[in-house]
Amino acid sequence: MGLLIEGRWHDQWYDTSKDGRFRREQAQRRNWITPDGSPGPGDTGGFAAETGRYHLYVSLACPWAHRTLILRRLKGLEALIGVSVVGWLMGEHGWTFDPQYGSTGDALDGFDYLHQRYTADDPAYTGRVTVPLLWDRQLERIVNNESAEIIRMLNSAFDGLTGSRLDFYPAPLRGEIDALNARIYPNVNNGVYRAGFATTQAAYEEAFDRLFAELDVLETLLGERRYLAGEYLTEADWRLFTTLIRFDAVYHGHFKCNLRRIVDYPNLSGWLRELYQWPGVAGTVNFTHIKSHYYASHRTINPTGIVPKGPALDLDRPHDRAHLPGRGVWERPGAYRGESVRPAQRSPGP
Ligand SMILES: N[C@@H](CCC(=O)N[C@@H](CS)C(=O)NCC(=O)O)C(=O)O
Repeated sequence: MGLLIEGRWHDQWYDTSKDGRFRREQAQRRNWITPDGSPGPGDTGGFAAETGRYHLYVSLACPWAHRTLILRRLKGLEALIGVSVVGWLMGEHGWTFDPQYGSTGDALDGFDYLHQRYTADDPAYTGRVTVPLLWDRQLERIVNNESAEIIRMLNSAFDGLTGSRLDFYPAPLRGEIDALNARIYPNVNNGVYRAGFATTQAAYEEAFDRLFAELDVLETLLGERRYLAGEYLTEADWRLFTTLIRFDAVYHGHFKCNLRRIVDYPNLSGWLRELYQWPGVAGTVNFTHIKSHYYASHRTINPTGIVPKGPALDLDRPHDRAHLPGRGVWERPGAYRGESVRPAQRSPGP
């Protein structure tokens, strides 16, 4: 675990010396892939959606990277965007491509360490070396290393190539989705880390209380709604899913988030099982990477590195969510590639 300072790797743990609180560094590369390479929010453009041009670097342990893998799968992008998986052990060199820890290797350059990918972008890079990372093979640059933005790109930029109409961020639901994300990110997604990486009792308890207060709110919400934003499954669900799927196996014990387990919440656990059973999703969940990574890598909080054998999880059990009205994923209007628009869908002529 460490970071790059002016292109040189330094092995050091997070600095919580100010007040015991863990603070996550802002992602530094924020370019956008767009259908035609026109500028995205805050960039100058040049990143057009193309088959084979972009490559995704992920850890199967990481909840932020997991979001991008799910969107890649559900949006039918596996043949268009390649993936390299880092090993689950994050040790003195940070993320590595060591096959001993389940890495696929770096498919592009055969690098040993992920930090080499960052210095390939900028030989003087300063900052943490995180996954996910989206790489542009043509410009040899990092497009983006912020998962919240990568999933937005995957949701729409490649639709002209894939013909996918599935929309996990539909315009009419954006206000609702943004409001959910704004609460769930600090309290739950990052909240479990704020509890687990806290180095004072007060910082831990503050994160713990906010986390479980938010889970109570979400439990009530999911008693009324099939999905977080209502009848449609959206990105807000996938963003929460990647945290909650790790909760009982890791955060409950390793990060001391142990007031309750997800399995103790009837609505959250049913919702979690429905999402886990969503076609294609279980294949993106790897509990060997998840458990081994956290317990073996974070030696400051688990010095022996012993990985617990449990818990027994029963994610294939029926989800019991069908009593709530659900419409699945929103579909944008329009024709699939190669399919003509049916006359009934054309606007009436004069
Ligand atoms: N804001 C980033 C956060 C990514 C992140 O922190 N990833 C973790 C793995 S779960 C990481 O690579 N940490 C390495 C480090 O902090 O040194 C995102 O959501 O994409």
